[in-house]
Amino acid sequence: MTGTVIRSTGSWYVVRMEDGTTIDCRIKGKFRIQGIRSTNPVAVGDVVDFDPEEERGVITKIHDRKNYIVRKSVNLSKKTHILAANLDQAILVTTVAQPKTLYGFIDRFLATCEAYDVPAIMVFNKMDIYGEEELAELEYMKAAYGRAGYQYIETSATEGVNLDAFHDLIKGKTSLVAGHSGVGKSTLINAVEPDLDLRTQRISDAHGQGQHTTTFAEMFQLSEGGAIIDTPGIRGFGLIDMEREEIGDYFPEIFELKSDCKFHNCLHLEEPGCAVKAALDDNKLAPTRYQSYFWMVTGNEDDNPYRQDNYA
Ligand SMILES: Nc1nc2c(ncn2[C@@H]2O[C@H](COP(=O)(O)OP(=O)(O)OP(=O)(O)O)[C@@H](O)[C@H]2O)c(=O)[nH]1
Ligand SMILES: [Zn+2]
Repeated sequence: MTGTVIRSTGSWYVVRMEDGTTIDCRIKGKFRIQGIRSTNPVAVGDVVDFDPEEERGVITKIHDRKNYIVRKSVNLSKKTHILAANLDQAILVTTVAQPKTLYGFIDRFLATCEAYDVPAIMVFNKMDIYGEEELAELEYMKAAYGRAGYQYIETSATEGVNLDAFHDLIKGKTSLVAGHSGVGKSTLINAVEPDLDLRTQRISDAHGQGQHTTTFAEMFQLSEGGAIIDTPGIRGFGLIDMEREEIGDYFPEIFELKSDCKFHNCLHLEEPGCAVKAALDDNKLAPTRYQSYFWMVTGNEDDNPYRQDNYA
């Protein structure tokens, strides 16, 4: 039998079948998939074959993944943790205030999506509380991410602003919904899918252990088709290890400029004839985007000569 993994507690996987019923499954033996060193062999979103055994099942096969997204494992091993598989898109919910989402987090997240071929869309939530300063920063962000080619919407989950646009975004697709705690992910989703009641569902646990570990993602079906994958532990979204040379490829607007650099292997740091630095000087590249790039390449947060809060 075949189904989709909608939840995992580490040793158990809840598998949803076509007809909507679910079955608890475990895995037998070891799975080695596509050479990934991950702490979890099976992820939410995986399509699996299983043999039913009484009330429960044993996963025997994981179907090829269309894509998947990872984060660094929380423990210190070099392994990665697969957050979710078979995604149509990742929706990154951010806020300019209460709490302010930091550029470093946004840009690392987006770069990871690029690296794993998951289209990313941004939601700027809590529109209703922005004052003059926050609105100016929002304009800066829209320009910065628009230039990088990202689609975005502005919402207020509590005031009902642009919720139709948010609904249209998630309808019929499988979306990872990410963002720091408190940005309004649950409020947004509950506003367009009231029956889902994310919080209530999250607390119920098939095995009666109360609230299960929050580092695992969970998939919820949408009433009009599609599903969202909620990732409570996304706070710890660590950058996966990328080669210095490839990081620029995961910033679309930097990648676009690369062919104009004097050196084909330009890292856009101190090299002469760098088109990326020139674009930065000409105000054609958002300073915070370069700052995040610089930080990811050098590992150095402090020495960036372009560190500035310039939202003009
Ligand atoms: N003013 C304002 N408050 C909002 C908005 N959206 C959500 N909130 C509030 O922000 C707080 C956090 O919202 P949640 O939906 O729980 O945030 P979350 O992203 O799901 O947080 P976690 O579940 O911890 O990951 C709640 O008090 C919401 O009422 C909004 O658009 N405007
Ligand atoms: Zn360059």
